[in-house]
Amino acid sequence: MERITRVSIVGMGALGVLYGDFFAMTLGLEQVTFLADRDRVERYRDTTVYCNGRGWKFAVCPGDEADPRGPAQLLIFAVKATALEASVPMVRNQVGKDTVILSVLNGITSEAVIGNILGMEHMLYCVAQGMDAVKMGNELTYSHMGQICIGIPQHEPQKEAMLAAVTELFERTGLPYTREPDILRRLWCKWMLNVGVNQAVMVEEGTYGTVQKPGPARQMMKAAMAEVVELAGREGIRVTMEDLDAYVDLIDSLNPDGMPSMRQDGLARRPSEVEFFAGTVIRRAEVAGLDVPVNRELYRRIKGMESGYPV
Ligand SMILES: NC(=O)C1=CN([C@@H]2O[C@H](COP(=O)(O)OP(=O)(O)OC[C@H]3O[C@@H](n4cnc5c(N)ncnc54)[C@H](OP(=O)(O)O)[C@@H]3O)[C@@H](O)[C@H]2O)C=CC1
Ligand SMILES: CC(C)(CO)C(=O)C(=O)O
Repeated sequence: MERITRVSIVGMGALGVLYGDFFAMTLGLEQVTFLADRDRVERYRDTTVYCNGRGWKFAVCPGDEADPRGPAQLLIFAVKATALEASVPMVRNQVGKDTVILSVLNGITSEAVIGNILGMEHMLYCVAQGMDAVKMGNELTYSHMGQICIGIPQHEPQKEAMLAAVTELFERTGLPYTREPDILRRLWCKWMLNVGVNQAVMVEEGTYGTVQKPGPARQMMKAAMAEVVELAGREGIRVTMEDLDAYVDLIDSLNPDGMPSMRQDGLARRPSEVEFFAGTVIRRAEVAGLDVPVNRELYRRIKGMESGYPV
């Protein structure tokens, strides 16, 4: 594997800009390319995006056009799950033999969706957590950058060289990361967090502060998370009530005025990732013969809110 010196990112939203800003500062602006459909390329032309006040004019290139420098070295997906279907096939031309793909999307399904189209052999598993990024218009602000938890499942030891190339990049640039011994468990733990905090803050139309104080919103968040603990047990993934408590501690450490990505979608009246949170819990619980009333209620309420958005 060659040393990674270039980064390509699909999705110039909160996480895309957070990592774009980081790699522009550490590798150089010219080493960062955003990939998008042609309408967005046109729309983003000459746009300056800001990250904690730093203004960037990133290169935004058509995803379906091969890069003259060669295939992507590290391709990061940072779109919402609702945009995967459109954006994954778009970047087929960017993938070469040594391309490593990371998905920073929340949820437990994006790696399989991307891998089924672009090749599972390119996928490393990761989770982005602990950030308090808020993007309004073209301005991103955050005070905690969070970290990337990264790893390979036990049955894929052949990906060790890919993982080493990515962790070498993270070491060289100082990107906070943890190498996870059981990455699938970590993916589920983070999903449990999102099923709780994203959906509870969404239905309460609040901020992290809403679920940090004792009361019905916090109880609902924890009850939705407890249903994921149950489901994980049925699927043979080790997620415990101690994990639940540790993730609630993480939520309690976030800026009370900040808000999860789903609430940011709610404020912008964009369809959220509810299908990938409560929707997925409900579908998998049905297969496992488990009742998940809290997630059913959250699903009903979020779908209800979204049905009122303008088309
Ligand atoms: N925000 C956060 O703090 C965290 C988010 N996550 C997860 O990371 C993922 C990304 O979230 P976030 O960054 O908040 O999402 P955002 O909605 O902020 O950004 C998504 C971006 O994808 C762009 N996009 C949509 N379709 C395409 C396409 N076809 N080609 C190129 N770009 C496209 C959108 O463009 P446009 O704006 O032009 O429509 C938008 O800028 C989600 O799964 C989220 O749950 C994980 C951890 C923390
Ligand atoms: C809750 C949070 C911020 C955790 O990092 C997140 O994953 C999101 O906003 O979707």
